[in-house]
Amino acid sequence: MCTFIRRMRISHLNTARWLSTSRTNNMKVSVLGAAGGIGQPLSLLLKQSPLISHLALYDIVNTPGVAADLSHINTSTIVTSHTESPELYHCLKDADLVVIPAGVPRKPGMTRDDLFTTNASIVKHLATGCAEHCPNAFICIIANPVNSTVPITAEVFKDNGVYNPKKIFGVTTLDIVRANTFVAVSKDLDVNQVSIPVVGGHAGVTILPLLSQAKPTVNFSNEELTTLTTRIQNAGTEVVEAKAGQGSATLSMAYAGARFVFSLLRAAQGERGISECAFVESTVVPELPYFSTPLLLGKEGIAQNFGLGKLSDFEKKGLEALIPELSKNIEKGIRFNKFE
Ligand SMILES: NC(=O)C1=CN([C@@H]2O[C@H](COP(=O)(O)OP(=O)(O)OC[C@H]3O[C@@H](n4cnc5c(N)ncnc54)[C@H](O)[C@@H]3O)[C@@H](O)[C@H]2O)C=CC1
Ligand SMILES: O=C([O-])CC(=O)C(=O)O
Repeated sequence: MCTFIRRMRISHLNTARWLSTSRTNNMKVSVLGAAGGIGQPLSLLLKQSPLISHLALYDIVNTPGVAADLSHINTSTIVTSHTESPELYHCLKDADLVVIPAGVPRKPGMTRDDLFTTNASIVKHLATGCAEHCPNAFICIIANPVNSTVPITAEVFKDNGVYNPKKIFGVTTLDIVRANTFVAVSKDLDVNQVSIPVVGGHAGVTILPLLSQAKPTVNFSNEELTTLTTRIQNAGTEVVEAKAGQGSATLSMAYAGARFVFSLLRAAQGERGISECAFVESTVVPELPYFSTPLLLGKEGIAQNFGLGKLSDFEKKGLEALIPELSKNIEKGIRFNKFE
């Protein structure tokens, strides 16, 4: 029995039935790092989804309060709270999808790679819990540096003999959300109609927006291409500096994370034609074993990798430029798991 139900004495008449019925149209989603800057608003958005029957929240601090608060919202999603490592099992058992925003955020002057020292161990610990307790769940990694934490997670799953590359995703949706916004604003377009693929990784120059593939078709001058690409690549830093030491993007990330989770859940429940970019195991760029590209999502995760499509000369240069950095980040994640 999870501590939230035990300690808070909150009873839901139908809890047992909700938690034990067949999982079709009845998904359990676990949020690890649920009490953090991203975890709280992300959980709020997830609590509103009819796709989710059970929202299991795990953090090392403050989880009971966040769960009690969310549980008062009159939607049918049951919220449970789990703190401390032994309770990770209850949080993860029978999960269909796990989303991981646990880990420290940047302060001004730091790169995402500077977070590796702290976040690599946190992600390794949580990924180990997922591999042991819910090896078939979709795993969505938000914790930075995504370019390294995704390889760490994949290696943990391999070590446990449960690796399925179609189900492990680095969440890069915020890059797409930003690209759509910045292009719509600069070209005076309806943002709801704009769709820009963003490929590569999730840090600085490894973020490569494919503005030549913008929908609707948009013409950009060379100056606009450079300005927009640089802004999309540095948008995380823009927020870190604006927050001046109080963390990095949380609200826009919660929005982007919820969008990605809903896309995966809808595809898992059989809806067709759902596509998102994500950082996954890949053969698209031979030098890079992980890479983000647009993916068709299906019941079992990645149904098809759409690859890069036709690149402009500007984007070809961007791709060449990102390979050494992204390769280093990926290698660091793989090595961490082998030697730490
Ligand atoms: N993928 C992306 O596009 C983005 C990623 N991020 C990353 O997301 C991560 C979280 O950011 P914030 O929520 O702003 O940070 P935060 O510090 O506000 O929240 C992190 C939460 O993780 C929890 N935590 C730490 N160790 C844990 C463990 N072992 N098990 C469970 N929970 C643990 C903390 O208690 C805290 O509540 C950072 O690494 C940040 O860089 C942030 C924005 C965008
Ligand atoms: O910039 C950061 O550290 C957080 C992040 O990944 C983003 O906002 O894209």
